[in-house]
Amino acid sequence: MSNSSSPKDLRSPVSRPSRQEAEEAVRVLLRWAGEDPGREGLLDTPSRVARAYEEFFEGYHISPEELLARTFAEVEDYDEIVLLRDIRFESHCEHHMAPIIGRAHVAYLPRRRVVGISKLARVVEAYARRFQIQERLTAQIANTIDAVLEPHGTAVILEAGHQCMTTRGVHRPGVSMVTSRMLGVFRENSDTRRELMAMLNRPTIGELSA
Ligand SMILES: Nc1nc2c(ncn2[C@@H]2O[C@H](COP(=O)(O)OP(=O)(O)OP(=O)(O)O)[C@@H](O)[C@H]2O)c(=O)[nH]1
Ligand SMILES: [Zn+2]
Repeated sequence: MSNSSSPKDLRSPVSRPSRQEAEEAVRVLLRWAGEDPGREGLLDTPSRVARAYEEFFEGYHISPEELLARTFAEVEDYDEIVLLRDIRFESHCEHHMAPIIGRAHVAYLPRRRVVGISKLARVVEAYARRFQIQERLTAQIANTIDAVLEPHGTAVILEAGHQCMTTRGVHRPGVSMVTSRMLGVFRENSDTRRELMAMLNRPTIGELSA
């Protein structure tokens, strides 16, 4: 594979096992759970799991900073909050490798330049598709937007259910974890923070058209 077409590898500098080794690890786990990896229904499972991992953890190949590289300046000095809310995300907890499924709300107060809104959702995805704890995921999203766009402020709020708490361990379905990271004016100015909360509490498009 040529360098130009291979995806950028942004993982920590640990040696990556081969695909064959990854598939063997799945067979070991199947045996450990009490299964026979040789039975017909499980024969293709190791390769399916490897493919699923490529999808779940695609974020290690994506540079969130690069996603925010293109900005637009012709915005007539728009200087109010931009909020993208209810961005669904799927992640995996680094303690149990169990799914974390939730919604992110991402806001910033631009300084001269704005970014394409889909890029905010892509930044959420780039960090979510890694092994995470919710606090770090929240901070990484906010810190990156703040560092790259240099806005007046950045705010990120995440609400999520952790399957490590619902399907195992303490078994508490319906519990959600809420985390936030407020930077710049959102941290310093309570009026700006209140304005953001008011925007978040407005009816959604679905509710308006219902
Ligand atoms: N702060 C934080 N904790 C998390 C997150 N995801 C999972 N956890 C918690 O991480 C903790 C790990 O605790 P341990 O005692 O080491 O692991 P455990 O014995 O499997 O714990 P239980 O889940 O209580 O059975 C648990 O309390 C989880 O609920 C997260 O995103 N943030
Ligand atoms: Zn967990």
